[in-house]
Amino acid sequence: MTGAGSGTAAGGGFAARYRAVVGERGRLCAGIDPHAALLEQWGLPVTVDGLREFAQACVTGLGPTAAVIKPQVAFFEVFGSAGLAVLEETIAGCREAGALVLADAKRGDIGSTMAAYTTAWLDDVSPLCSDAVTASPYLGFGALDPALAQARATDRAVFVLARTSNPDGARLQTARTDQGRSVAQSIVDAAAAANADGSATAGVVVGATREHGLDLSELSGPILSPGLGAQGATAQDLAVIFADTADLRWLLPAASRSILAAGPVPAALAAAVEATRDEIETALIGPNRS
Ligand SMILES: O=C(O)c1cc(=O)[nH]c(=O)n1[C@@H]1O[C@H](COP(=O)(O)O)[C@@H](O)[C@H]1O
Repeated sequence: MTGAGSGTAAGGGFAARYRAVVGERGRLCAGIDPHAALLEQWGLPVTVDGLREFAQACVTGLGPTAAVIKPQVAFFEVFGSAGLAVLEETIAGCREAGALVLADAKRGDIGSTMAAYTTAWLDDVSPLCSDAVTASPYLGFGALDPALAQARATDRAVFVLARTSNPDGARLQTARTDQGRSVAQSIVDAAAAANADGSATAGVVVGATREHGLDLSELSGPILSPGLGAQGATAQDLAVIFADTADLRWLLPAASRSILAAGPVPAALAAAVEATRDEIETALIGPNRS
């Protein structure tokens, strides 16, 4: 096990692990979202056996190719405990193949419960242990402290929702706080403060589907940007939305359905990752400050 995702973290913060794998594989997070429609499109039954076959093809095709892999846990949870067992195998397989695994669980709760979520997703004792997890700050950024502390101690990361890709998020996320900043900007600023030690422990999620109105320049952590492909955003949109507002070295565009549509042959999934990544790099290379 020598990949970025393998084994227990060994110092240098998430920043070092992230830079290593993105430097090698390029800026792309490939999502594993086994929608029923995709299982059918791949000629698989919508059962846990179908889910397992789908996930195995993803591990083989995406695991050695994508820098970051983001299994959306909801699609595994619909199959109950058998689905979670497939998720465990998927996480382990992708990490063994050298990818960083970002579990898309969108957790967030009061401290004591958050501590249990933290153990589930960010602790080696758990069979679901990943390299990072998505989190919702709706109970307050401070409520995420247990996850951030564990991530910092083990060179992992927590990706906090700031400005999501769906239209419904705007009203809440662009509302002004008592300090005059938008709610989304206050999340970004809290994440930047958590990253002051250079660890890149706190990532943020900012959708690629529209202008975000954020200043991400001081974040010093990864910016997961979902919305490419199936939700309508393009690689060119990324350049427009992020070129003047973020350090593009931290930009991590994400796509699920548009990559998975290339399956079920693992080599075709790998080719879809490479094509999407090349498109992103071409679009970002002009304004890239790296
Ligand atoms: O946290 C996320 O990953 C996320 C945040 C967001 O703002 N929008 C968003 O679409 N996502 C996730 O990103 C994935 C998008 O999938 P596609 O639309 O198929 O590329 C889904 O798993 C969503 O749950």
